[in-house]
Amino acid sequence: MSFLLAIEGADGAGKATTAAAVTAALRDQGRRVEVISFPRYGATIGGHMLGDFLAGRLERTATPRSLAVLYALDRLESADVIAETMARTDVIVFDRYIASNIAYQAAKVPDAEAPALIDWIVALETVQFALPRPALSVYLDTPLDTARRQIAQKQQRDYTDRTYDEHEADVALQAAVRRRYAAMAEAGTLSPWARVQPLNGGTMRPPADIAAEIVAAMATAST
Ligand SMILES: Nc1ncnc2c1ncn2[C@@H]1O[C@H](COP(=O)(O)OP(=O)(O)O)[C@@H](O)[C@H]1O
Ligand SMILES: Cc1cn([C@H]2C[C@H](O)[C@@H](COP(=O)(O)OP(=O)(O)O)O2)c(=O)[nH]c1=O
Repeated sequence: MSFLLAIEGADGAGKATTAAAVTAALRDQGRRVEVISFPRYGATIGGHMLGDFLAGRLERTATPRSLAVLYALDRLESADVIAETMARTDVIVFDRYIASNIAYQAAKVPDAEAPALIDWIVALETVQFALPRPALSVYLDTPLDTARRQIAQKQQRDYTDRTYDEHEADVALQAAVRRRYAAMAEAGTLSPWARVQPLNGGTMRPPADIAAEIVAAMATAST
């Protein structure tokens, strides 16, 4: 049975870089590891529509619940890929997973409405769509200004030419997303959590250093 590890955080937090470093560290230990990134823009109907949303091409305003369904649909359409990958690996590293849906959609509603929306998304993804829960979710707690600089350094995306997509352009949303992640990590929503500080003395720690902390947290989570 594969250990399901989810790397989470706001846009530009360093998730893809960290996922690659964790993969390298675990492979050095002889473990079979693969990364799956969500959304899977080119591979699913949900992912395709999310590319349109993030690029600002949707003609209608997307409500948090309608968006949550699209993100969950992208994973439902990927259920076979997840199952096949679980069968041939020791660890799957998700670059975003169900907690991203919770953090981003709950960040768009008033505090009083958030608990009901969070319960609804957890039930949709883990009960109705029967997606497996992670064994550990990692919150990369990268400050807003660092993450913003790092978004600008990212390579061009398939779905948009813009430097900042619909979510990334919204600074207030990014701040709210960070608060939702902190609350989930504190409450243990969806899975056990490890909260990791990627910064040391104002600069990003080396990816291998962040990865070593996560590999240690995995050992604790599986005992
Ligand atoms: N630990 C790190 N040290 C130095 N640069 C980093 C680190 N993590 C991420 N970056 C840089 O920040 C940018 C965004 O990183 P990325 O991993 O794509 O973030 P995310 O997947 O969270 O959007 C990239 O240019 C990457 O090289
Ligand atoms: C996977 C997922 C992502 N998101 C959001 C987070 C990001 O703002 C956006 C796109 O994901 P992201 O990983 O940032 O894609 P890229 O690096 O190619 O820009 O979708 C959700 O709201 N729910 C989800 O379930």
